Amino acid sequence: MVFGTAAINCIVVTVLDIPLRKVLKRNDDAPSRVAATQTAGQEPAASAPIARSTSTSIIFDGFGFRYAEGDAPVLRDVSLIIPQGTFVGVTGAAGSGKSTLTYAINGVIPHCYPGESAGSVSVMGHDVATTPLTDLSRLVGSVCQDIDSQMVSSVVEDEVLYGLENFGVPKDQVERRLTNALEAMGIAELRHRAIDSLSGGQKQKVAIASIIALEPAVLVLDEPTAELDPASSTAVFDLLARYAEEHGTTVVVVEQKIALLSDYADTLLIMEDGRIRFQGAPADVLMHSDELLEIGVNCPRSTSLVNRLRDAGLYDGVATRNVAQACAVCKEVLA
Ligand SMILES: Nc1ncnc2c1ncn2[C@@H]1O[C@H](COP(=O)(O)OP(=O)(O)OP(=O)(O)O)[C@@H](O)[C@H]1O
Repeated sequence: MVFGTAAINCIVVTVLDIPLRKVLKRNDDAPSRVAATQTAGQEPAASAPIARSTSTSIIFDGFGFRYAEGDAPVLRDVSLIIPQGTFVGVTGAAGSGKSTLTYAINGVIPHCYPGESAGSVSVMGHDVATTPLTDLSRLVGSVCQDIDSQMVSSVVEDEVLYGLENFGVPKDQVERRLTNALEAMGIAELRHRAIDSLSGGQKQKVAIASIIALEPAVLVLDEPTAELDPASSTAVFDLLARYAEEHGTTVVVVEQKIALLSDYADTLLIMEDGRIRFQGAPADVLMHSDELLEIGVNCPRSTSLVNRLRDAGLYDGVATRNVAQACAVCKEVLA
């Protein structure tokens, strides 16, 4: 992103008096659950529920957006339907519009960043443009890339409690939600730790726990593993995916590492210059490794190798995601 998440965070903190946590399984080759379409007041009481439709989570209908300060649209004619409970991975070159896409879901656009829109985005049946940010925040939980900018407390327990209290969660639910969220992220033992004393991976888990304690229907995360090593990245995705699957939560995660995304996502969205260039199950999208490379998305070399074998007529199966799968294909080809 070219603008700081801290700035957005401040805006939303001011509006909601809560930190913006930009919304937020190991893949078993599940079929895609995202369907593409080609055409693509007054605040409620603190604990007032907002209606949630149960089947369709997010709909982009010919959505486009130009920032007020920008010369050209940064999202163009985006149309897609995301059923509830889908794990969506978003990737693409720098500046392709990934973060802006997430802002269109969590309401930062148009509520915090003015600009010119086309089409519409709805979440759980609510038009993002006309639904107050306070209501949207009950549907969509967000986790920023810059974790430190969104932490508001000095102790883990207080960080989670802060959101629960601001959402007016009934007192008799608070302990259950706090405990469950910490356990879901595997950090129950960190409950009384100072946040300053945590590693990057642990802080990331605290940030996600703070959001899932609010039980949003949709989680949006922007590059949650950007500063983590491979093992911590996998750990965060494992916990996130398990939680989402158990609770039927929709996850939209922006991530540079397509291999990591492919291991967890039901559907990949590949952004290019504000448009969705490819969307589908990881195995289908990874078939296009050469075109992905041209638009700045690096597939694993083993994926490209297997695609070359297919191009050469030596293999006719699906794209592989990792070295182990590619080895199996090579053994088959050489047998
Ligand atoms: N507040 C803003 N005002 C004007 N233009 C903006 C603003 N925020 C982003 N942009 C522009 O919108 C385009 C898309 O930015 P965005 O952050 O959505 O891309 P991205 O794919 O997430 O990039 P990155 O991977 O670098 O984070 C970029 O050209 C960027 O310069």
